[in-house]
Amino acid sequence: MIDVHELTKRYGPKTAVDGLSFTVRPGRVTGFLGPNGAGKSTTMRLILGLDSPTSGSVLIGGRTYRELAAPLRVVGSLLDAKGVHGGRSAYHHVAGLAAGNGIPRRRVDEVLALVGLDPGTARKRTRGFSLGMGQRLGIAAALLGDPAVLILDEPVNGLDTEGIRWIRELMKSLAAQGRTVFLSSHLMSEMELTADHLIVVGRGRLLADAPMREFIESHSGGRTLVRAADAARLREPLERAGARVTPDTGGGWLVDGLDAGAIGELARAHDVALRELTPLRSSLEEVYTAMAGASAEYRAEAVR
Ligand SMILES: Nc1ncnc2c1ncn2[C@@H]1O[C@H](COP(=O)(O)OP(=O)(O)OP(=O)(O)O)[C@@H](O)[C@H]1O
Repeated sequence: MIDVHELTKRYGPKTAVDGLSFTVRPGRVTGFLGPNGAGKSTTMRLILGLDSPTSGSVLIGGRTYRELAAPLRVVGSLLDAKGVHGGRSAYHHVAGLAAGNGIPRRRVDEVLALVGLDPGTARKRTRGFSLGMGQRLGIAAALLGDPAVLILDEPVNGLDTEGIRWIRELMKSLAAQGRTVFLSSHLMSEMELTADHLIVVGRGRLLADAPMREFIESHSGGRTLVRAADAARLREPLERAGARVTPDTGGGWLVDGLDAGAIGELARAHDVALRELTPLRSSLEEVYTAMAGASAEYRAEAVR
């Protein structure tokens, strides 16, 4: 569990994080969203004790990062996949971390196998690593201490489809094991598939803290697609019932302001045989973009 309480971080006149409070709970993947410069990386750095807050606090499992006797066994992180010394092999990089943290050698082979770095590749210098291999190595290091909490900043950055799917499944399985998984990503479609819960920030402030499904549904607007052989006959009754009706390219109607049940009743009352009655769910990307348009906090940062 991660507890962020009234967290503020200022860099001179710039407020990167502004009175932020939220809790990241175990057993699910929590996505961290916000436009460039919203304060996501700063928040993650503050959680990991890499920077000190101007005010407020962050606790990991009830303690500050600096109070953790063996941090790697409590929290694993991936902040910058390129932060690996290029002259060393992947194996030596992870083995060095293990030695410095009292973690047995056999765990090094275990995590390298877990992230799909075979022994041959793991013995090569990381300088020649592709971005995907670098991400896998970073994740191996994050998992080394078998931590209950994982914090990953843009883990799928630059990965191919197979790598992205691999990270998605890994994150889900780590959460299913009861771990706390907190990750940021700019890839909305991927975030929608991976995260169960969302924290959205804009200009260092909290804009939303909600389950993914609830976040999407509460901002979706409840639009329904209606198709019928004689759909034209439905328009007037729908509008009289207070719905907003716009033509759909397939010859039906897109109906706002009336749910599918009420539309079905109207169709029956007017003897219109429906061919399709589909509540349309927005994508995370659509909801997020609409929210960006509506939020001054968000917009001001997005055009910065
Ligand atoms: N060390 C620093 N010194 C001065 N300003 C900083 C520093 N670190 C971050 N900032 C500023 O704080 C704000 C938040 O930055 P941060 O990197 O946390 O945002 P972000 O949400 O992670 O953005 P991105 O999605 O682009 O990574 C930005 O305006 C940034 O310029």
